[in-house]
Amino acid sequence: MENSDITNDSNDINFIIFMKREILQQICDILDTDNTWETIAPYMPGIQLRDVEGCKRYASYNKSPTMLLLRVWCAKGYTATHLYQLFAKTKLIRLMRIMKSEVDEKYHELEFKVLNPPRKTKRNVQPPGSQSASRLKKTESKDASPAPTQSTSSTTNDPLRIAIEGTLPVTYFELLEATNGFSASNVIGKGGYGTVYKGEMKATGGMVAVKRILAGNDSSAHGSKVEKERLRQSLTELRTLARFRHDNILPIYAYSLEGPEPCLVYQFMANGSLEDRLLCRKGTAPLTWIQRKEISIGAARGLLFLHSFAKTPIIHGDVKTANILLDKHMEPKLGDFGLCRDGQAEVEAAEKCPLIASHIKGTLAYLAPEFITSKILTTKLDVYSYGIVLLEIASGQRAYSDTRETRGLVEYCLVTKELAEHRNVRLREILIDKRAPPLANEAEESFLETLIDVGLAGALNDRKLRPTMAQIVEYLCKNVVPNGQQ
Ligand SMILES: Nc1ncnc2c1ncn2[C@@H]1O[C@H](COP(=O)(O)OP(=O)(O)OP(=O)(O)O)[C@@H](O)[C@H]1O
Repeated sequence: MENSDITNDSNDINFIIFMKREILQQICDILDTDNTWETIAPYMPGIQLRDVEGCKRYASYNKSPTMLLLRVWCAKGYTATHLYQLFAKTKLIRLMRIMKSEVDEKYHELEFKVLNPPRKTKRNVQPPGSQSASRLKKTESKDASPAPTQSTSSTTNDPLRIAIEGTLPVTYFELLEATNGFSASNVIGKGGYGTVYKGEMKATGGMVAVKRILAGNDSSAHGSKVEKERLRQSLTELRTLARFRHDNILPIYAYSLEGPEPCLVYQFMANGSLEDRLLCRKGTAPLTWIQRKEISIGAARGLLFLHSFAKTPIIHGDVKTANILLDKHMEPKLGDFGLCRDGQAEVEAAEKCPLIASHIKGTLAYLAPEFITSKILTTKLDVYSYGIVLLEIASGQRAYSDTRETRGLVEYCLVTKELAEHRNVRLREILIDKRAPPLANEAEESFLETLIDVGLAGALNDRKLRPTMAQIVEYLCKNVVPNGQQ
């Protein structure tokens, strides 16, 4: 079915499945009656004939075909606003009224436009397949265009959907097959928001990691808020990963939003997380110093890309060793983009109006002080967390430990530094990761020193004194110590 210019704000993430359950149910009840849903399907961009066939089959099992149709449309990136516009276009005023509370007020005048079309306009709502895209555009602009205040960008200009469209939608059933029915033996990790399974998928041609976002079984208002937040973060992750492809950013292969739980499918990272490898979990060998160097530089490059690729820098917001994943060649890739945000670079202008983020709640030990106290969000938030990561790579110590006398890692390094000065020994001699192989040569010795110095500079309390990611990449590649930053 053809594309139409149903439009939307690119930042609108009120996806159809986020709508209030009662409203969604009412819409389904009405559209299921006499198979009315079949009359709107031709107007839904992205809906294919096979989707319609699938909905018909679904109906034969006594299930709501409209619900499936809306889930499939939603999985292609369509929101409540799109649905509202669709109802305007197909003149389903009753349905527009039912869901009015789900869309921004600026769209409400669509109802008036539908009821009072310009007098000379011929009836012009025809299935998109029956006319050219340009004609369709023309007729829509007369009949059911969005409010004038709305951007005139068309579907094809909507970055959110372009991003999602570049990623393969897969069915929940395919994921069940790939993961052996989400079997316990396929579990490779658990995070705050879901379980990650190893799987094999024909569609993507090999091993994948499937993150199955926990569906809450708490039906209270709080439970549904938590569930909505989980979905919001999954979609943020999907949108960001689909938009930014880089050697050091975890590739997203596919997604499924139409099953009981949303799932995201990533490249399988055979060597797990940096956290696991530093702790030698599952009996793995300690990382060599060459591997540590390559991992540090690769992860820094991934962050630099995020901070500098787009017009507005992207702030990861949850940089930590658990979110740096290692592929079979030990190449690091940044993962877990659920908290990432468009944000400010550390420039003077940004200082005047720092962006306040209420959502970022990355792991405390990695969080910069200005964020904890004032919720100030700049790229230096990631620099701070990355500084902690470097100190972990150098020392093998955890970012925070209850059993260590000095619990925070920065404080631990500073105390150790004083001790080294007191004993008149080099800091690296007492801070070095005891699990790591001995330093083999001068180059390795000096790289360890660089790791510690850059780590401490990155984790400085004053964010203006922290280096940028561009500087950090340079320091690590050239093996030089930041000047006067400690
Ligand atoms: N693409 C992947 N390939 C291999 N293993 C992965 C992949 N993605 C995640 N994992 C494993 O699954 C674990 C859980 O990942 P997940 O992103 O859900 O949580 P987390 O980052 O550890 O925690 P949280 O999301 O709560 O911050 C990771 O620590 C890692 O060991």
